[in-house]
Amino acid sequence: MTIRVAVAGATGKMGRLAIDLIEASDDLELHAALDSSSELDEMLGADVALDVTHPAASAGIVEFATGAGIPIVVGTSGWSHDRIAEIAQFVRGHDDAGAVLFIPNFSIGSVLGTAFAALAARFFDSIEIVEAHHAGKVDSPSGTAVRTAELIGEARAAIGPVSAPHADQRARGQLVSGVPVHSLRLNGLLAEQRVVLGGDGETLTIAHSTVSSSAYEQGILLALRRAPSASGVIVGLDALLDLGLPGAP
Ligand SMILES: NC(=O)C1=CN([C@@H]2O[C@H](COP(=O)(O)OP(=O)(O)OC[C@H]3O[C@@H](n4cnc5c(N)ncnc54)[C@H](OP(=O)(O)O)[C@@H]3O)[C@@H](O)[C@H]2O)C=CC1
Ligand SMILES: O=C(O)C1=N[C@H](C(=O)O)C[C@H](O)C1
Repeated sequence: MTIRVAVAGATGKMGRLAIDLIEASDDLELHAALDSSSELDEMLGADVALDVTHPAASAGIVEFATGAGIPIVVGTSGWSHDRIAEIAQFVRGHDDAGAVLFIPNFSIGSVLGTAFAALAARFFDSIEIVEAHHAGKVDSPSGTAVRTAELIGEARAAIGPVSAPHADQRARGQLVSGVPVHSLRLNGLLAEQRVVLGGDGETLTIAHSTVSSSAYEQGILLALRRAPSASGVIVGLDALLDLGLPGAP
């Protein structure tokens, strides 16, 4: 069966990548291509929507799709745990609401890096995140860093927050779930994240670099194919993968 996909953000880098993937696949078909001047009802009739737009636009697109019963894959950044919880509450309260798959990062390596960091988080009391993105990125911290910090916070729920001395000083970064996050915006790179964990006489660094947007291809295809049969709210590509990590979040 062919899956009809509506792409919001079709004129952007991620939207164009997704459309190329859809057009090259046998089981996906482009139903609608929306940009900032489109009417959201162009999505109607799609089996799944993909939102890769702008943090300021994403909530409206997600609310429209869920209300119309269209499952939606959300790649746009800017979604915190609290904002996702509001959408989850709406979806729980409406039997005919479309599923929402929030995917902070479509790259397998990034998802593994985040999972490894959450796994290690119980064993190190000092943890900080340094993320670096291309200069055109409008939001900070990155969605990936927010997700990583939130999972580190969850992993440490029983033992307490990380130690973040002098966190009131601006140069110490922004605290997300108690974890200092430092954002760099630079020409010459796409996306990188480094989680540095400090312990007794040692540090552990979990680093991931995206050097080409082809890193997102497998994850985009996986999420688009899973979304039509999904229900409720799903967060993270890891939820669609069998990571097989002992004690993994
Ligand atoms: N989850 C992941 O793995 C990844 C997520 N991202 C995220 O995806 C998002 C898009 O990234 P990218 O493709 O690089 O961005 P671009 O700036 O290249 O493209 C943005 C797209 O969104 C559209 N848009 C902008 N504002 C609005 C609006 N108010 N309403 C509707 N559409 C709008 C633009 O349309 P127009 O041309 O008309 O302005 C354009 O099509 C970002 O949030 C980014 O952080 C990026 C990479 C990977
Ligand atoms: O804007 C980007 O480029 C990216 N945004 C996402 C994020 O905020 O984490 C995913 C990836 O890092 C690229």
